[in-house]
Amino acid sequence: MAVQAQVKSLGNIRRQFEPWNDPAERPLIEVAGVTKRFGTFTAVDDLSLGIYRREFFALLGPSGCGKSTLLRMLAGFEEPTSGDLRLEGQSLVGVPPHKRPVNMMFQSYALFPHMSVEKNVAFGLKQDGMAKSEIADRVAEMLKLVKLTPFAKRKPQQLSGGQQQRVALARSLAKRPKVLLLDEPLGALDKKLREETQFELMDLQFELGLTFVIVTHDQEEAMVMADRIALMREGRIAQVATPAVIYEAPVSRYVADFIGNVNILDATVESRSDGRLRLAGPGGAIEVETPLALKPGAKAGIAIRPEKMRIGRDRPAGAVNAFEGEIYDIAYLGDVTLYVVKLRTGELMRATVINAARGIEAPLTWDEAVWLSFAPDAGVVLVD
Ligand SMILES: Nc1ncnc2c1ncn2[C@@H]1O[C@H](COP(=O)(O)OP(=O)(O)OP(=O)(O)O)[C@@H](O)[C@H]1O
Repeated sequence: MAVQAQVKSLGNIRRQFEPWNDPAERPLIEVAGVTKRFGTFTAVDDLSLGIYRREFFALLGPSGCGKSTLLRMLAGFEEPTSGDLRLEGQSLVGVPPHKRPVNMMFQSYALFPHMSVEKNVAFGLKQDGMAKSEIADRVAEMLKLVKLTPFAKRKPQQLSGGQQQRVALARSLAKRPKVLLLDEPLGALDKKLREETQFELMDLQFELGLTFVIVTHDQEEAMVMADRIALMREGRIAQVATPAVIYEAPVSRYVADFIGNVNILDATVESRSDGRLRLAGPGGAIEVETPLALKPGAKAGIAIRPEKMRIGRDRPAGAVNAFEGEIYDIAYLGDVTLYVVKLRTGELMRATVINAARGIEAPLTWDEAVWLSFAPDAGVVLVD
């Protein structure tokens, strides 16, 4: 199936999926006040979180923020220092990894090099003492699922990186875990294969009706695949929300800055009326729509995504948020062009323009005087 058709079909069904907004739903996985210390270092800090059945959940954050430690505690490779982890209401604390209805897939895949694809997939089932005929059926089913049936007799090194990744996936799914934990599962694949595999993973997760928890430091990957993202910072959660909410309504500078590109203007509140805040910013007055009721004199950051910033040679008629500057840098990226504009006051701001037409007449060029502007509903007020 074409990738676009897949996305469309997923999107249509996915649109209704938001159990976290349903008070009658109970999370499948509950992380309740979990802390993990290594000596005096706190890797996970009093963290609470619910993950729902059939959810594709991403743990995202910079290196060292504790996301792998949290995943390893779900798998049973680490135990919490305090707090509880529950699956379907039952505590997992003290339950050894192989007795948990969860399975973990690692970045390195950890395939056995001397075993064929089918033996690799059968390995865990054999260890569990499953009957031979049943193993054969299950392995065949799994290889079909990941489209590797013709490769059953090959050794891992006779496969491409993407195929090896699918063997690892088939092996992790063979025991039919309720939850699959994936630690940077696509880390070893090149960009193009990664993108393809992202859609395959999403399809598979959806078809099987499984719950996936994925660890990644790649925000784009999390945005593409996850129903919800937990962005972590120093062992805590900075925000848990859908990709769209994380992107469009970040709760702090940290979140706004981590996901995508962002301009942040430091401003001081002057007044509030009609759902709008009026602030004094570096390049002049700023007006933004916000439910936040901040007092005059309060400091706030106004975040504006580069694609919501308009750029042009003339001051836009009627624009409330307009700033004069000159073009400081230009990055032509093919699909979009990124302009870095230096405001009169010295701040560097970014604006992206989609290259919808081939070739641009009289493109903006270096050192040219320009106006940047944005609509009052394009700015997000950040107090943290
Ligand atoms: N066994 C351990 N002993 C001591 N410190 C540890 C141990 N495991 C993890 N840590 C520390 O805990 C912190 C969180 O580690 P963790 O692996 O969870 O981070 P991460 O967010 O997954 O990062 P990365 O993306 O680099 O894997 C790190 O500072 C790490 O050094």
